[in-house]
Amino acid sequence: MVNMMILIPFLLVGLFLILRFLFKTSLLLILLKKFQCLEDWLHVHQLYRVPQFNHLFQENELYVKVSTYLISLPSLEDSDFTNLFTGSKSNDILLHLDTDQTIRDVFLGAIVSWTLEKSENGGAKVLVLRLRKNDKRRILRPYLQHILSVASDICQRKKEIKLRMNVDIPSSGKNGRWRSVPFNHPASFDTLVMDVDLKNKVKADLEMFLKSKQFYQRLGRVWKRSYLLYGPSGTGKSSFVAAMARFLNFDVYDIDLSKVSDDSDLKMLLLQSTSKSMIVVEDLDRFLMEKSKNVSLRGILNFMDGIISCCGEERVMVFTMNSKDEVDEALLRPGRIDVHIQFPLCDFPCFKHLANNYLGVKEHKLFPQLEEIFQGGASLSPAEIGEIMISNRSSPTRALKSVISAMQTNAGAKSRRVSGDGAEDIGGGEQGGLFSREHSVRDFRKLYGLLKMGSRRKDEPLDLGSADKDGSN
Ligand SMILES: Nc1ncnc2c1ncn2[C@@H]1O[C@H](COP(=O)(O)OP(=O)(O)OP(=O)(O)O)[C@@H](O)[C@H]1O
Ligand SMILES: [Mg+2]
Repeated sequence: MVNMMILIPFLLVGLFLILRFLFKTSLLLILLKKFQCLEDWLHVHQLYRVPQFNHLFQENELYVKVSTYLISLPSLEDSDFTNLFTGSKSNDILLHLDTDQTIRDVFLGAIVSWTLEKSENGGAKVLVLRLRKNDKRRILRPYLQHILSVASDICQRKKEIKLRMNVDIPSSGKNGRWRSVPFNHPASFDTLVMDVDLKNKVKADLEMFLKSKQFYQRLGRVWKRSYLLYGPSGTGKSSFVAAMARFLNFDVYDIDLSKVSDDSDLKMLLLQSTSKSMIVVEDLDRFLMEKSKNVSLRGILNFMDGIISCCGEERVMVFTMNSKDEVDEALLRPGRIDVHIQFPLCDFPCFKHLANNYLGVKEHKLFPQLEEIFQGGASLSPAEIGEIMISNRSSPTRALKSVISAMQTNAGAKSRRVSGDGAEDIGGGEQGGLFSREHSVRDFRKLYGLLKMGSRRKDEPLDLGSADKDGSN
């Protein structure tokens, strides 16, 4: 008994020292590996080769996707050695499999391994999948599907957005009609000054669209969503397009209708665009007002319906206009335009937001005066106010005074126009009538109040702030 009492502490200390030794020296890891090898040896395996190139020396898409998937596996970080590369951004570090390196993966409880090998005929590589024969029927197909979906998620997240612009037929040559450049527009939903609620509703609408493939398929509809952004110049429509593209991570196809030769050319352009893209037509109202144009209204309507969409879905179409008053009703009907978003001139809350962003000023003694002027009906666009603030950003007081004088000048000019012919003049332009201060305040209220997605009829367009034609709403 006494012997046992002495022996037990010795045994415990001994066990502790052995375990500590195993951990410190990685002997435990070596033993585990030996055990895994033994276990592997007891099973029959099947091998699948994924070569880098096909017999025509075209890159094998599956090879690219599997490589992308393997790079994302935590077991790559844990392997004994691996290659490190910088990524497309300077502070990115990427891990890559080395030749003859093997990494393990677990899927639905089955252990599989991948080895990168050199193919027999030279430099090309082959990825070899090894799995137990017992697991083959159960996991092979779902595992490959899983790899494809993870890889496409990763690609989508990492993708650099491209801006594609159509060139006219004589200069298109054999490179097709689209020229692309990296899309680096800095605008995002965070930098845009507009109602937070409205922004969130647009984001939710876009997110819902992305998840609705089955829904559109079941209804037999083309999987697309069309937005109309309308409002005076300088209210942020183009910036909003950029924010949407960044949010969706979609390429932007910016169609210049003046470079389209006829209706069928417009169809061709749509056919040559890819899925997961945004098709943008800016200033559509101005184009439609032009007397001689190559594309007919019917051509534009068909294009908006996406009836010729053969080779890609999941498209967001965006049209911008200064005003939708003169535009043919058929163009705006539900289904052609799903969501209408109005961009009003700057009111006092918008001005305060800009002052905070551009000048870092939250409160100022000139604010009460500015509020009064805003309520009096003078109005400038966010672009105009932003410009004044940028050029006077070294002195916030001077910037605010400049805004006051610009607004007073603007209001004076407007009242002179009104008294000139007895009616409010919208002729100067794009910023008249509908977008007068009075309307814009009312429209703004509707903008934030009207959006009741759930309660609207299925085929009604979503109107984020349009004034009803009879003004009754
Ligand atoms: N709501 C806004 N919030 C922040 N900045 C804005 C906003 N609206 C306009 N701006 C600024 O004004 C400039 C012009 O905006 P933008 O080009 O998006 O206007 P637009 O409505 O497309 O005008 P146009 O009808 O003339 O094409 C941009 O530099 C943008 O940063
Ligand atoms: Mg614009």
